[in-house]
Amino acid sequence: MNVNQQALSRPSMALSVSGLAFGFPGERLLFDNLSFELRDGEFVSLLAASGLGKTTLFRLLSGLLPAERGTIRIGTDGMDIAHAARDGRIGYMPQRDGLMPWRTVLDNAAIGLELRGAPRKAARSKVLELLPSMGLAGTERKYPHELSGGMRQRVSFLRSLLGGGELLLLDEPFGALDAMTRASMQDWLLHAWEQHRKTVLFVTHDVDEALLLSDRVLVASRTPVASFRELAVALPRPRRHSLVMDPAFIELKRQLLRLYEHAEQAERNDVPESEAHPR
Ligand SMILES: Nc1ncnc2c1ncn2[C@@H]1O[C@H](COP(=O)(O)OP(=O)(O)OP(=O)(O)O)[C@@H](O)[C@H]1O
Repeated sequence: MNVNQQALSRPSMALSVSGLAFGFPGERLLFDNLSFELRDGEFVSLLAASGLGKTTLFRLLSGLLPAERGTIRIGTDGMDIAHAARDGRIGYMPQRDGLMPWRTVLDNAAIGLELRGAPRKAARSKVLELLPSMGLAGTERKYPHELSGGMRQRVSFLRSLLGGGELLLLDEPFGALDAMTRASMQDWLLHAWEQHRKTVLFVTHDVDEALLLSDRVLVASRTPVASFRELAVALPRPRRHSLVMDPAFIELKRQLLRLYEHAEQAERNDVPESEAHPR
């Protein structure tokens, strides 16, 4: 059974957003009556133009900002976001790695566990155990400035992973990397996700990246975001970067670009969302 089939045969929800509305004070709404769900164990990407509110959505989903209206529920038990955030059920990896420059790799990665109450020694030995599988063997005593951009992102990912959240929010983690490093980080993330199978919501501007990593891609076209258009990515797993050359991948890319173009066209012509969906 592949991962897509597993996700479908496990319909329990990891995230359930209903009727979400939010705008910054004095600004127009970014989200208006937005509803969507992530199934347990799914990898879903969100593809949207800059400034549409992706980072703001992540801040809402991680309980850092309160919604104006609507509900956000986490996990199969449907826990309210405020409680879930307090219980550390959401792992948020921001665009910049956010590592503390005065802490070593070992101590940066261990923070997630320490915040959950693990003794420092136990947290460190867990990190040491996982560093090789993250491609970070031998870096434990290094400081962030001694690492490459890709290595820093891996430490940041490990910290989020060890935070124990069942839902990982990854905000364009590879945006600042060069193309070659980005491709190898995508392979690395695919491998790490196959091992840990967390539910992931991943923000990216990159169509290839969204398709390569995801079970579904959500597309947003205009503010306020009232709904997402959606493309299911029924490509087999495990996947690796070389998949981008596959005819099935190229066909999905065509479909996704068309979905995106229709969305933009609808925005320019101010066509109602319901009429803008491509057939
Ligand atoms: N604290 C804030 N106060 C007021 N407006 C804000 C605040 N934070 C963000 N905004 C505005 O909200 C909108 C959405 O910002 P956000 O950072 O969520 O977009 P984004 O889609 O993540 O952008 P990008 O892809 O460029 O990172 C922008 O117009 C931004 O200027």
